[in-house]
Amino acid sequence: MGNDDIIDFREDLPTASNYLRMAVPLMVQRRIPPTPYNYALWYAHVQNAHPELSRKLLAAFPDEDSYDPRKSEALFLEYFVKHYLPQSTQAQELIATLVAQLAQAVSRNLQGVHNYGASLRGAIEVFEQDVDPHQIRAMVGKLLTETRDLEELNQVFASKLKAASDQVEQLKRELAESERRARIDPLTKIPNRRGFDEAIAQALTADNETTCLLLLDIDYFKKLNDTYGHPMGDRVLQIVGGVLGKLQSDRIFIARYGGEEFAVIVNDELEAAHALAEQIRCQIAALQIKRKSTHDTIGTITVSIGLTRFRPGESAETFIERADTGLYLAKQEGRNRVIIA
Ligand SMILES: Nc1nc2c(ncn2[C@@H]2O[C@H](COP(=O)(O)OP(=O)(O)OP(=O)(O)O)[C@@H](O)[C@H]2O)c(=O)[nH]1
Repeated sequence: MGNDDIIDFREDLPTASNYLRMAVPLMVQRRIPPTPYNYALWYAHVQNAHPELSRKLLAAFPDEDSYDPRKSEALFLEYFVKHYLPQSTQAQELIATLVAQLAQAVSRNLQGVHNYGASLRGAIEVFEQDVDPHQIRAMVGKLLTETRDLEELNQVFASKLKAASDQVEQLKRELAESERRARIDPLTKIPNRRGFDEAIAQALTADNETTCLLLLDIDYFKKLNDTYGHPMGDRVLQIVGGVLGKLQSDRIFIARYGGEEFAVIVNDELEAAHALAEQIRCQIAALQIKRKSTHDTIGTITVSIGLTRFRPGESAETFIERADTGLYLAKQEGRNRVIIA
């Protein structure tokens, strides 16, 4: 199936149908929902496109109770999306060019050293014989010229190495930047759902004794959009994101969870997380947001917050669901409040 990293789907219809016939029963046995992600993964598995993917897929979904959409998504990202990121293609091309340039420079340098060695050997042979001084002078002159040539070659080689290492550094910076961008919400400039998923997984493995979660939703946001327009809605999201962004610290991770919903992971006791939730609620309710065109203040913005504390042993999903229940109750009980679930 070509090289190890790239999976492609270029079969003709009968072969493709055959693969699908093989993939579907495997998915049915494991009760895997027939989403495009899952089809792609199981199709690639029966295609035997990537043994490592097959191994991970079978380990992740061994039976009918093991399905977890996040695992599917992670595998899909790893084996399909990452390979096709333009950034990564550019990076691969650049690295290939650098390696080719360096190989060329190394081979030129080796040839230079080889020639120089041959000249030295020739000179020693000449000096071992009885030779006249003219011949010696000519030989020393030749050696001097070749020494200079070799020095030049070495300088070219060193500057090529330096250029290559500069380019690799630049590449590393660009890749780190694109990795960072993939975890940032472009509208609010705070971490996005992907950043949140990673942060919560990390928080729960690192210290699950004192992790709390706040899910926060702007009240009547649809009405705000309908009354003042979508761009004003976007601005409110940016302002709320800005208020939350300022709280980011070693103990507090904030993210735009989706739409008009935000999440705050607090590595602290429930009491401290509750105080923080109240602080956020009051700070947002006190905002004076003006319309840019008329400078009129739009009505108060409030948020409802669901708060919960992690219970050791439970999954991240259950933890999040409980915070969501708190949020639901906060909306039910009249909004603009914090409910601990
Ligand atoms: N402007 C803007 N609106 C968004 C964005 N993402 C989601 N929305 C809107 O957010 C609104 C969410 O509305 P609902 O889920 O009905 O809830 P709500 O109006 O906030 O009411 P409650 O949550 O019940 O208080 C929808 O109208 C979405 O279109 C966004 O990025 N920008």
